[in-house]
Amino acid sequence: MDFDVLFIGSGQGAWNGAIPMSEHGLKVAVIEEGKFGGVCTNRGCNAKITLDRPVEILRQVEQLQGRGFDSLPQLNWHDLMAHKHEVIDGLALGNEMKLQNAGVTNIKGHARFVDSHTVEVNGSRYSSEKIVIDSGRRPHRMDIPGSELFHDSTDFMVLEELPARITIIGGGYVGMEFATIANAFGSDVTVILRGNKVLRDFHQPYVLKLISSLKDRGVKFQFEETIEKAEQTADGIKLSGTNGYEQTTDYIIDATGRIPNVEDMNWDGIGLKYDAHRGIPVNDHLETNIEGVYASGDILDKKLPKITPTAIFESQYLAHLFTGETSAPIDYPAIAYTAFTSPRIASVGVTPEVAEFHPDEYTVKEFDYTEDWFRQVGNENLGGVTVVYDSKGIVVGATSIGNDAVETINGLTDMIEHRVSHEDVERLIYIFPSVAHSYMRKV
Ligand SMILES: Cc1cc2nc3c(=O)[nH]c(=O)nc-3n(C[C@H](O)[C@H](O)[C@H](O)COP(=O)(O)OP(=O)(O)OC[C@H]3O[C@@H](n4cnc5c(N)ncnc54)[C@H](O)[C@@H]3O)c2cc1C
Ligand SMILES: NC(=O)c1ccc[n+]([C@@H]2O[C@H](COP(=O)([O-])OP(=O)(O)OC[C@H]3O[C@@H](n4cnc5c(N)ncnc54)[C@H](O)[C@@H]3O)[C@@H](O)[C@H]2O)c1
Repeated sequence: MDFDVLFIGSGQGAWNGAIPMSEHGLKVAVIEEGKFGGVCTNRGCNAKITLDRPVEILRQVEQLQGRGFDSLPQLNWHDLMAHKHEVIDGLALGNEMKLQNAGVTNIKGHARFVDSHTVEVNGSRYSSEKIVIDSGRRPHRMDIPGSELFHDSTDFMVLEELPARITIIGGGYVGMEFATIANAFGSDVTVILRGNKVLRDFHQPYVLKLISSLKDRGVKFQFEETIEKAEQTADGIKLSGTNGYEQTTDYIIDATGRIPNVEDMNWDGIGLKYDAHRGIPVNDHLETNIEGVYASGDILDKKLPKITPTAIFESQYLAHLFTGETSAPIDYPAIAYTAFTSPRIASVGVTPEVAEFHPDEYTVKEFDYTEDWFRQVGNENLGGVTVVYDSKGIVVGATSIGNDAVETINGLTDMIEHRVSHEDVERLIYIFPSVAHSYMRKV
């Protein structure tokens, strides 16, 4: 065999495992047909958070108008885009070098299975004891007349000029994060939703606050509307929907979800079980129905948040498994997740919605931040945390909205994972004043 472990794809579900495997002495290869580092590094999390940074700061400056600030800074999309290129464009090469320096063999091109231990790339064959599929997902494109006029998250994050009118179809992570950014930079933003729920994985009372805040800033929401066609007109792109709905816009982001990359890898030929919409099912060791073929990251058919930390955890688990450090099934901890909107909404563990269905098992307490003196320092007018306790009074879930929601939930994730009791909290001496000190006093 040429390798001990061969990864198809170089995203977060691969390189975080490939490097420790190689450092441990395994012969490892990574095959990538696009940019090394995959979606998150090149056209997902990192690029998005760079574009959001001025928005996050602007909102905080806004909250202090007349309280130390007398005016708002001007946002400049063009300069920000240049900064984004500066921060992001070198990361792919950096990832490639990181792998290479750790002794991993990088292979460029599209991988296709020949059999369960062999793949072909650009006419060359490579054999491996184990193969890990980390092929990820890509944006879904609506199948309606005119959808070739639509764009996706990748297109938006390289726009040199921001269109005056932007319409976003879909109210998930991408829809809400991009609505936040485009609105702050002055675009006239409309979000069109098939149903009436936005960010369905999140605590809906907080989501309603977010919608209301976005509406106050001029974002329009069109609920329960199914778009049926798009056509180019002299005035822009005309969208038509059910019930006679019509809207003309300059730029459309199809944010209707992400679909697994399953094509042209000869999975049928080797008998791999997969679903074109849901991805690859695996057992509790991340092994597919074919012995020696594993999968990790977004391509998995699992009901877990499809985010970078999940993919990292899985690839690290595979490193422990393949180096013999463990033979145990994968044991996921509580996974924290967030929408990088303004305000942020973040969540971890048992949700208030689940807790309310099981009142005998859980207690839910809601804390409003606006009365907290520390939040008043920044004149934050919207913010809170809702905490779920088990029957022993231990925190098992939390969800937060506000400027500091991400750090609040990160801190509470530690508490949840380590089942920190109320008595233990007394022994945690945090810096004062600080976000951590503030929420710890509450829970
Ligand atoms: C706009 C956007 C914003 C996001 N923001 C966040 C965020 O803020 N926080 C967060 O945690 N997550 C975020 N995510 C999700 C995150 O990007 C993904 O969960 C993560 O990238 C999954 O990593 P992966 O390794 O599973 O797959 P990917 O990153 O998709 O990597 C798969 C790689 O496999 C390659 N590949 C596929 N097939 C083949 C083949 N046959 N041969 C060779 N190579 C192949 C692809 O080119 C790709 O590089 C965001 C996603 C998007 C789209
Ligand atoms: N902050 C983060 O961690 C972050 C940010 C961006 C993306 N992501 C990841 O990327 C994934 C994809 O994000 P997304 O926002 O594209 O997907 P999503 O699944 O979060 O949201 C898709 C939205 O599109 C709607 N929709 C689906 N089909 C439709 C149709 N035919 N017509 C109209 N609306 C339709 C859904 O109802 C939903 O509102 C997320 O699930 C997440 O895993 C994470």
